[in-house]
Parts: sequence; structure tokens; C-alpha cells
Amino acid sequence: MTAVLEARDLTFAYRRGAPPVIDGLTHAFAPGALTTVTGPSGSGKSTLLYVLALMLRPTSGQVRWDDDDASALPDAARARLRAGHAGFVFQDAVLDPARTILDNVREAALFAGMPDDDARERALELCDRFGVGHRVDHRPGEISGGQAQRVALCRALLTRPRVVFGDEPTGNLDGASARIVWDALRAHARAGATVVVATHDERLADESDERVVLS
Ligand SMILES: Nc1ncnc2c1ncn2[C@@H]1O[C@H](COP(=O)(O)OP(=O)(O)OP(=O)(O)O)[C@@H](O)[C@H]1O
Repeated sequence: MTAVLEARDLTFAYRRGAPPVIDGLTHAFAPGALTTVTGPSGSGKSTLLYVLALMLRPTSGQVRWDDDDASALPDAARARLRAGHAGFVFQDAVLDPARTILDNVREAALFAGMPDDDARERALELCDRFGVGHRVDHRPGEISGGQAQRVALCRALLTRPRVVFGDEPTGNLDGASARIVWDALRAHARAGATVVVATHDERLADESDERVVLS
């Protein structure tokens, strides 16, 4: 099967002539699988996610999406691919404090061309599913950190993206909240998406379908 997302001899350095942070990585990230990226602090886990998500351009090699060299596309085309097909969950929820929970979740639809009514319905369904349905009219300052992270998860899954990136998505959470976020990401993978999660949590990494270990 064609991989949705593939790193091919991927190298990335933040500055010309600096030692590469990613050095010749080749890996096909299988659809239907949750792949964890692990490795010591500073080994390049976040950097790899940003390169795979087309936010940073490789120094050499390719990031292929659906068998095209997506990393070589112009900025606008890369941004369109990201907005249309990818979701993100970071260690901190990064919600807009001025907008309600519902509007924060619906934001993802704006850039993906999802009709407003569908977005609202799906946002409410996700908020209910992840236990923040009673908070949709509140602002981020009025909910807990664990709830905020579940809101970020709802936002990431809103458009049913084919690729989801998580950068330490459970890093700030207690065990129960971490489990909810992890299980949701795994379920999204089982539904066919390609899910790539950077984590320090070896116990969660042991449960992943595939692993990329950086050194
Ligand atoms: N914007 C940047 N400019 C220059 N160097 C950077 C930049 N961001 C990260 N680095 C360097 O790149 C290397 C990899 O950083 P990265 O954040 O990807 O690692 P990580 O494995 O995610 O680390 P951690 O587990 O601590 O979050 C580190 O040496 C870091 O100092």
C-alpha cells in the first residue's frame, strides 16, 4: 500500500553547515498506525514533526505525502495540504483565550473548507465525547489544563484529518487524561489515519503500533 506519509533520506539542519538534527531518516508512516517518535531530549523529535508536517523544509531528502514530494512544494501549497489534511496536538493546548471552547474547536474548519453546520455539529459531538460538552460556551481561562488539552484534541480531529501529529500531547496531563488523549489518537489511527506522536512516555510508546527512535 502507498504510504500517506514518508520520510525519504531526510536531513534537516537549522543552519547551513551546522550538524544535522535529522540525519538521513527513511521511514514510511503507515496509515492505520500510531507511530511514536522517541529519543532523548534534543534528539530532534519536535523538529522531525515540523518537517513531516511541512512547516520546515528539509535540508535534503524528501517528505512525501501520497507519493508526491510535498516538501518541495511552494509555501502556499504546503500550507493548503496541512490545513486540508492534518491535525495537530501540542503539549500545551494553545487555545485562543478570547473565544469560546466551541469556536476554538470550530476554527480548524475555516481553513479546511468544512461547511459551518457540519463543523458545529461535529465540534459538539467531539466535545461531548471527550467530556467538555458542558463547557462549550466557556472561555479557555475557565477550564482546567486537562480539559483544555481535550479541547485541543477535539480541534485536531474536527475535520477527520488523514494525518495527525502530536508533540508530547500527554506531557502535561495526569494519568487519566493522558489515557483519554492517547486512546483517542489511537482510535483515530485505527479508523485509517496516519498518526505520529513524539513522546517521552516509554509506557505509551510501548503500546504504539510502530516506533521511530532518534538518538
Ligand atoms: N529554532 C531552532 N533553531 C536552532 N536550533 C534549534 C531550534 N529548535 C530546536 N533546535 C535544536 O535542535 C535540536 C533538536 O531539538 P528538538 O526540539 O527537535 O528536540 P526534541 O527531541 O523534541 O527535544 P525535547 O525532548 O527536549 O522536546 C536541539 O539541539 C535544539 O537545541
